[in-house]
Order: sequence, then structure tokens, then C-alpha cells
Amino acid sequence: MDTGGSSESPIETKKGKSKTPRKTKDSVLKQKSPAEFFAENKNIAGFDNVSVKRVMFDSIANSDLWFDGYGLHHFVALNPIVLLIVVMIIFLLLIFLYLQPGKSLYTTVRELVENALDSAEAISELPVVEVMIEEIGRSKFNSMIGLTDLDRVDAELYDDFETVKAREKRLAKEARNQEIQAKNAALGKKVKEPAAAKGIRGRGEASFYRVICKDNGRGMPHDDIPNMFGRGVTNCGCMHIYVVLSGTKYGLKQTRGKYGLGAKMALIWSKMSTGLPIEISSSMKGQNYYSFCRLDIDIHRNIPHIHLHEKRDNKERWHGAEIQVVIEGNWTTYRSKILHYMRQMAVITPYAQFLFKFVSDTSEYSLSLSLSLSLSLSYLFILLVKNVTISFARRTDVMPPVPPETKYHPSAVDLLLIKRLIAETSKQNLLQFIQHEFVNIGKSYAERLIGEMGPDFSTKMPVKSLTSQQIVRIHQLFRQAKFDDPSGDCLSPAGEYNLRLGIIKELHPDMVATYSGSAQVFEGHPFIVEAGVSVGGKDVKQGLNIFRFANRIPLLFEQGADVVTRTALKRINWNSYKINQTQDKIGVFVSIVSTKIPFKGTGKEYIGDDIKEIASAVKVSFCVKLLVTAMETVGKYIPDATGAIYDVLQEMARSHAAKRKRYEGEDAELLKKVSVRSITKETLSEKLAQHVEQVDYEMALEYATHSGVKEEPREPIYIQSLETEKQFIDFHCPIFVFRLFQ
Ligand SMILES: Nc1ncnc2c1ncn2[C@@H]1O[C@H](COP(=O)(O)OP(=O)(O)OP(=O)(O)O)[C@@H](O)[C@H]1O
Repeated sequence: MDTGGSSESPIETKKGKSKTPRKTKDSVLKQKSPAEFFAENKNIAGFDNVSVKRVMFDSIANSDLWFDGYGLHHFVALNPIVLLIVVMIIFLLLIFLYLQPGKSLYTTVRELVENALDSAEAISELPVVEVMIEEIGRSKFNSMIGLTDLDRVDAELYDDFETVKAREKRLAKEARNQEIQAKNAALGKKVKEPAAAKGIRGRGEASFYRVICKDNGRGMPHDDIPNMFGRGVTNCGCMHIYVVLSGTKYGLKQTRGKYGLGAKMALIWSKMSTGLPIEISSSMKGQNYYSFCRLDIDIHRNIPHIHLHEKRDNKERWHGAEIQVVIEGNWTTYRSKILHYMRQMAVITPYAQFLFKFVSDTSEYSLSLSLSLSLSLSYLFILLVKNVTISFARRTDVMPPVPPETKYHPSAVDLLLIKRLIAETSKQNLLQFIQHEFVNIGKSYAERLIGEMGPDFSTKMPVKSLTSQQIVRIHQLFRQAKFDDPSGDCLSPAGEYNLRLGIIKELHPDMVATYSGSAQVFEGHPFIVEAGVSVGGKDVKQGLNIFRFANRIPLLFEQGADVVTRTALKRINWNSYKINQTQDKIGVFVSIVSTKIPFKGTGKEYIGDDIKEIASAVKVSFCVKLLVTAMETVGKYIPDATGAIYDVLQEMARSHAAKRKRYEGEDAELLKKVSVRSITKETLSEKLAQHVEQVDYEMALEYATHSGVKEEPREPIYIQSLETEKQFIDFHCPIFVFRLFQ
């Protein structure tokens, strides 16, 4: 049923410029100019280098800003050098995020999954995320776009032409490889992902995939959908750049998404690689309709090109979103990255339920896996079969709290941001603005700051009347004045419990220690580092196995330059903890959360090693010391325990020898060995130490984790009076519910 609201045309004005999107009451959509985007995320574009940064940001600061009716759309007049730099960066981003051969499939899955989790968590819903990748053969793809299949006539003309001999050689090699993999898996060795088979696919042969991601999240307001997905490119008319990015996560808070870029990139890539539109179904809680929108993007005019946008009957009262996009990609090469990503996401998000499916219309075999399958075996199966279904079950109902939105710390703002805050504030005068739009500035401190700004400033002056020079003065003072550090209350780390649970499930280590640091500050943004170090375990290679997470996103690429890798490799002297860095199986998990993760590089893939605040927090968090302490704590009881046991054994052996008391069978054997001193205190101590090492750490740690709950803040509970009418009362706690009957 169409409940109205159908639209078939792109959003545009007569002049061909994009129209300001209409804001509905549900709308929280904000838009951002490229200048704002790069000013706020200069690290990712490599602009944290002072000299380059100055050229660009001084130019931006001197440029004119015009605000439209909402104060949200910025037409930024830039000088040609800056314009060129901005455009180059956008294209570099596009190239690095999407156009690396095949990586597009991985990036698309990642962006959609992260949006899905953000959306469910925003409404405190335990996330249920379903991801499906459907491989589409060339014939099917052709029929989807209305192209008739043509048989090859001149086979040798094609890049993937193989002589009979070459084909036989390739197949034999592949069979040999598979045999080796099968043997390795049977022996419990790690199964290597084979390089993509050569000769099967020529240079021009593309693979197409439909990627569908469904969630149970917040959904999107009907009218915002086209802009959320369909505004994503520059419109470089002579000297102007129009708004490029839009999203709902621009407020200052810890979220996975931040840039307002990911979904647009997926759409632009689908436009570039297959030409097929994106399809979005979405409904918000309580809506009797769901929105269906099919759109692509008019890259030149920077407007969503809507094919269909309508409201449909929502009988099941479903809420969430389902995004469907058809892109070119490469499953063979990126399969293991995608599966690792899903698996690590399940580790850091144990309160979510994930279902991952890969289906191919050319497949002959299929496989269903649950997370418990051993890693190497599961990879082997995945290599041999095409269709794969993996479910990552929810392991806890305890969800970290939703990170609240916070205000900027005065030391975290630059000129452009102050201008934006002034444009958006509802406060009238300078005092109210300074006091209410920033954290850690009380009224009297705001008055002192304004006094310090000089005679041109007064507490009552209208904030919107500030000149550019006056804004620079405020900025300078914010940089020089003392402020208390922002608190970490606005952050929501995974929590030691979740991290520990993740490590145990992922690596089955012999020993693990976790650590959660207190909030620290980088450029006015609070951050928290949590870490876990483990030794031993299943499917863990010798040496360092590093797992990195930022705002609860697994980071899989560009590991070498990352602060965690560098710290683990260069700043930790593993030997001094009696851990052999190359021989032992060491797991290192580090999760960083912040209102702003200072990503480096062009994708959200690594955090630079040059930020000393983060580097030193990561180093401190390496809980090797804890691990050693844990070993020592258990070990320290061994001599006493051995002494006591051995004294008892000796006494028993004496009684047995003097026939005061008779022991039989194994017991008699043991006592005889004690008498003839083939069992001594030393051998007993050695055996006990070995046993302590081999004990089932998973159970012990689960126990320790649960008993650790008593460290949490306690809540008083009151037993209901017997006279009440209720028959029972429930006490809820994160790990159990206690029902008390009358
Ligand atoms: N599954 C979803 N459910 C609800 N809203 C969504 C969903 N996917 C996208 N959106 C909305 O679309 C906006 C744009 O998404 P996009 O992926 O482009 O950017 P982002 O997630 O804000 O930032 P980033 O580029 O860092 O991922 C989001 O801010 C969000 O409001």
C-alpha cells in the first residue's frame, strides 16, 4: 500500500542548483561543507603537518561564509589553491577508500555494518544485524541492466584466454594447494588464504555483488533519506564548492560514524562500477509505514537522483533500515578480511547478534557455521565452498551505555568551529555563549575570560555581532588560558568484561589480563584506552597477534604504522616479563574510544604513532605487569601448598609403614614413593606449578570476571513486605535476575 509521499524526481531548483533540504520535525540531519569536514578531520587528510595546515586553514579562515535559512549550508568561497587541495583530497579519499582493487566490497560491508550498529545503539536496542553478499554472475548482471549476453567469438582476443596446457597446469597447482591446506587444517595448523587464482579472471572481467545490510535500529525520517545518501560529491563551479557531506552524527559524541561519508561512497562506487541505484527501506519506531527509496546520485550537480520514494504499509511495525547496493568488488581476495572484520566486530560487540551470508549464483556447495568452529577449519571450508552462512550469537545482554552528546572543550576548537558554533547558537550574548556552548567554563570564569579579551568585549554584547578579528581573539585566549580537562563521562568504552569475554572466545588463551585506563585528553577531546594481553591459546600464531579497535570498530588495515603496533613492537620489553616475543603466542587487544579518534591516513584504519598522549596511554595500558602479577599470585601459593601437602603425605606414609593405618591400590603406591623419596617436596612443587599453568583458564577467568562484579558500584535492594498484593518481586542486575516469591 502506498500511503503517499511518492516522488520520482531529483531534488533540484530551476537554476540547477541543489535545493535546501526540507527539515521535518524528526529530522536531525546536518550538512557539512568540505572546509568544515577537513578542518575537523585534518589528520585523515594528512593535514596535521603545520606548514601545509596553515596554508589551507588560514585560507579557509579568511574565506567568506554564507549561511542560508537554516544556517547549515555553507557556500565556501575558496582561493584556487585551497580549492584544488580540497578537490584532490576528496578524490584521494575516494580512491583509497573504494577504488583499491576489490577493497570496495570490504569497505561497503564495513560502512553499512557500522551504520547499523550506531543506529541500533542510538535507541538502546540490542543490535541485530544481517549482512548478505550475493555474487552476481555476468549473465544475471547483464539481464539486470537490460544488456543481452553475447557469446565470445574470438576467444584469443580476451585477456583471460588460457591455452589447454596452461589450464591443466593451473588446475593441478590449485589441487595441490588444496591438498596442503586440508593437511594443515587436519594437523591444526593455520590455513593460509591462497592468492587469487591467476588466469581465471582477466583484467577486464569484473565481479558484481549485491550487498544487503538490515538492522533493527532507529531508522531514518522519510524526507531525510535522499540527502542522507545522495549528497556526496563536490560541485566545483569556478570558485564555489557546495555542501558535500551530510549525516546525523556531527554532534560531539562517541560514534562509529563521524564523517557523513561512508554510505555516500558506497553509492558513488555503485554509480561508477555498476550504474545501479541504491535501495533503502527504513522505518522509525511506531510508524505505520516504512519508507522505500531507490536513488542514485547526480555527481555533477551533487543532488540525489530519486527513482522512487514512497511510503509503504508497515504491518509488522518493523523499525530499522535495510540498505541494498550493487557494486563491483572482489570476494576472493577480500573474503578473509571481511570474515575477520565480522568476527572481530562480534568480539568487541558481544551484545550484538550478527548473521553473515555469502551466496553465489554459481555455487555448488554451501556451508553453515557457528562461531564455535575452529578458525583454521572454518577458513578451509570457506575456501572450498562458495555459499557461507555464519552466525555470531549474542553473548551478553549488557550493552555499554549510549554515549551522550557533549559540548566542545575550549581547547578543542579552531576558528572555523567557533564561527560555526556562533552561527548555530541560540544564546544571545557573549557571556551566555561562552558559558553554555563549551564544557568546563562556569559563569565567573566566563566573565574573567571576557574581561581578559580587552575593551572591545563585554559580557552583554550580542554574540552574532562578533567580527572576524574578535573571533580570532577569543580563539587565541582559548588556546592560552587554563581549563580543567574534559571528563570521560561522555565516553562509552567496551568495558573490561566485554573485552575479556572477547579475548577468551577469540583466542582461548592460557592466560589473560585486562586493563581499563582512566580518561585522558588529546587536543581537548577525552579518550579512554582499554587493553588486554594474553598468552597461549588456540589458532594463535607465534609472536604478536595484534587486535585494534577504535570507537568499537575493528581496524584491519595499515597495521604497521599504528600506535598500538608500534608500542607493542618497540616500546614493550617482553623479555623482562619472561615472555618471548617471537616464540610465545601473544595476543594484544587495544580498544580506544574518544569523541574524536585522530585517525591517520585516508581511511579510518589507523591511529598515528606521533600523538604522544595516546602513545603513552597505550603503553601504560599494556597490562603485561598485570599478567605477570596474575601468574605470580597463583605461583606464590605453590611452596606453602606443597609444604602442607607433603607434610600430610609423609605422616600418612609413616602410618602406612608402621601398619597403624592401611592404604590400598593407588594410594599405597603413592605413599611408597613418598617413603623411598621418589616423590619429594620439589617434584610435588614442580607438578603443581605445571598444573596451575594447565588449568582451564577459561573457567577460572569466567569465574574471576563474575566475582569481579562485586567491585562494581553496589545497589541497595529492599525486600518487599509480606502484606503486599504482589506474589513476587524481581531484582535485576547485569548478570542475573533474582525472583523472590512470597
Ligand atoms: N542503517 C542506518 N540507520 C539509520 N540511519 C542511517 C543508517 N545508515 C545511514 N544512516 C544515516 O545516514 C547518515 C549518513 O551516513 P554515512 O555512512 O554517509 O555517514 P556517517 O555514518 O554519519 O559517517 P561515516 O562516514 O564516518 O561513516 C548517517 O549519519 C545516518 O544518520
